[in-house]
Amino acid sequence: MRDPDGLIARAGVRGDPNRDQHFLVDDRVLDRLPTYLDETDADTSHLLEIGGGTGALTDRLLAVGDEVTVVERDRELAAFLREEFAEEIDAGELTVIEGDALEIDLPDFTASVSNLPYGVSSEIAFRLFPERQPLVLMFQQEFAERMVADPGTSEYGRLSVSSQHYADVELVESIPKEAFSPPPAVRSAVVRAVPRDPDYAVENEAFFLRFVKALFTQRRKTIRNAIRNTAHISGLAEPEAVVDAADEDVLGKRAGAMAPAEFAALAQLARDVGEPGDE
Ligand SMILES: C[S@@+](CC[C@H](N)C(=O)[O-])C[C@H]1O[C@@H](n2cnc3c(N)ncnc32)[C@H](O)[C@@H]1O
Repeated sequence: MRDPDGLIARAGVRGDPNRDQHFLVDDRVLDRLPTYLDETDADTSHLLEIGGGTGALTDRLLAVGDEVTVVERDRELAAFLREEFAEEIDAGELTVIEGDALEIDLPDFTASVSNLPYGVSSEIAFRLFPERQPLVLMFQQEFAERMVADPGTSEYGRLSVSSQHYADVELVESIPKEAFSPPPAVRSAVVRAVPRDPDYAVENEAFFLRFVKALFTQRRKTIRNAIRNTAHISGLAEPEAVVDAADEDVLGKRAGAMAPAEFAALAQLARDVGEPGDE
């Protein structure tokens, strides 16, 4: 395996925190990341890495995947990756895409392992989730905790519901700052996300996510009042019809106590009777 410090030295760069560049330099962490795919039934024929940096993780992914695609926005780093991994590129094992992971067309990957750029980690995760492939992603610790939080905890919120709607999410490891160069301001955590077919139906995902977002803006209010107070966000023309049709049990709860399946059932009802308008 290539030595992470050697890669940084050859690239002649210093990670720039203003550009979300914190390179992993701890070999043990780097070695472990791809192994988190082992317990999923991930197909490793085409691995995607978002934010290649100097290629320390890319190198590990090449050892387990038949084919790897790495996306890197920084021009200098993308050029370095092409030079450093010229042999693997020639052999058809690696593709380097210079571009913004939020804008490019994603390839048809079978799993992703990525140390995400923190500034846009949420946006990238929610680009990857709908692809419904196993993911092993590094986030800031606090963000990861909110993703995996259970109903009834203070961390549970819109992020938890939307993540858990797409996948069974699990925080598999916390990573100290010293594992990176330069060290980020806060700890990091690795989340494994295994796609799930929800045991409930969501006919319109965009409305479901918007409705959940709306109700969590009033997390201290009962669902009854939250439905009424957030019609301008959810787009419901007839919030009162939803209140009339919903179960008393649900109306008396607060958003923080509602499981994803309960939100889904309520969203379905809201679509049926609440006239959500354009979706
Ligand atoms: C946290 S570093 C991880 C680097 C490397 N994978 C590692 O673990 O050492 C994130 C990388 O993402 C790149 N990056 C930042 N924003 C990006 C974006 N919008 N699209 C693609 N890459 C981005 C940065 O230049 C940086 O190299």
